[in-house]
Amino acid sequence: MTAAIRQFRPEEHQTQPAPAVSLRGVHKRFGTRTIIDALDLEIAPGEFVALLGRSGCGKTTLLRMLAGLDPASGGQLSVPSARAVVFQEHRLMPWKRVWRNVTLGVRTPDARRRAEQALAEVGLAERSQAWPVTLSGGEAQRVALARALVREPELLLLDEPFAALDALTRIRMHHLVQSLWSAHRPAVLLVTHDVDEALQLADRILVLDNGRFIADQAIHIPRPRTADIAEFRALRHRLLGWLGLERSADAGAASASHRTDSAGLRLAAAFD
Ligand SMILES: Nc1ncnc2c1ncn2[C@@H]1O[C@H](COP(=O)(O)OP(=O)(O)OP(=O)(O)O)[C@@H](O)[C@H]1O
Repeated sequence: MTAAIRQFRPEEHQTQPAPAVSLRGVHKRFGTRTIIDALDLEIAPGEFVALLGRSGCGKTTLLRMLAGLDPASGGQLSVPSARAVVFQEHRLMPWKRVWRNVTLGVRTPDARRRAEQALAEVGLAERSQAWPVTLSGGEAQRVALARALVREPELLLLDEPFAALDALTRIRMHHLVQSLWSAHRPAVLLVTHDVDEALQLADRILVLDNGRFIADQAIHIPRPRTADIAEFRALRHRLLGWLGLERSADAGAASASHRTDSAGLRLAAAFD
């Protein structure tokens, strides 16, 4: 079976808002291995979804199919054409100034103005002329966010964009992503290993295991969310259970900082 990727056509969905993303029976195989197995998924316009799962369960594979970087092996994908991806590494071109990195692939006459505006939104207006090598890790990721933003995406795909950052920078990036999402309201799929990050940011958390979703959890906690909210802690416990990490969570009670378990899942500080 071949995969059908078709562009999203709003006029086909008159009665209720069409989903930003729709997957029906999507498969991905590498050789004889099935990595994504008959997956169904809908993401509503403006919905913030986090995707958790053990290392190697297929999160990036799914994201790359949604980004159009890899074809599905079968099933139907419907995604908006206006989409952008931010990866764990910033992927800036070192020989292009910051603003030129942001406008890469943008061919409109006002590309520079839009780049400057996007850089201002991520707090880097004054670094527009800088070379990427002069940026800190957090600044480079903010440029990567500006580069996504300038495309005015209906779907923003984030593949562990904060994983390589220090804890303080990561917290700042959470606030930034939250405010950019509130201002622009793209649908977001955030791939993360960080259960607390997912709980802080997402409307909904999916857990992938063996190529299938084993949990689809709506998060209704009002924002801003912190780990001292009882519901936050209850959901964390439930998510860690789905991830097979309940014992790790209990064992982490005395931990004072983030740590990573053998499955590659980052467990947040201050378990209770
Ligand atoms: N191009 C490829 N060819 C063959 N196998 C691949 C390819 N890309 C990914 N895989 C395999 O597919 C599986 C899922 O990989 P993927 O990167 O999607 O996992 P992940 O859940 O994102 O992992 P992590 O959390 O460690 O980043 C892995 O076993 C990986 O080795």
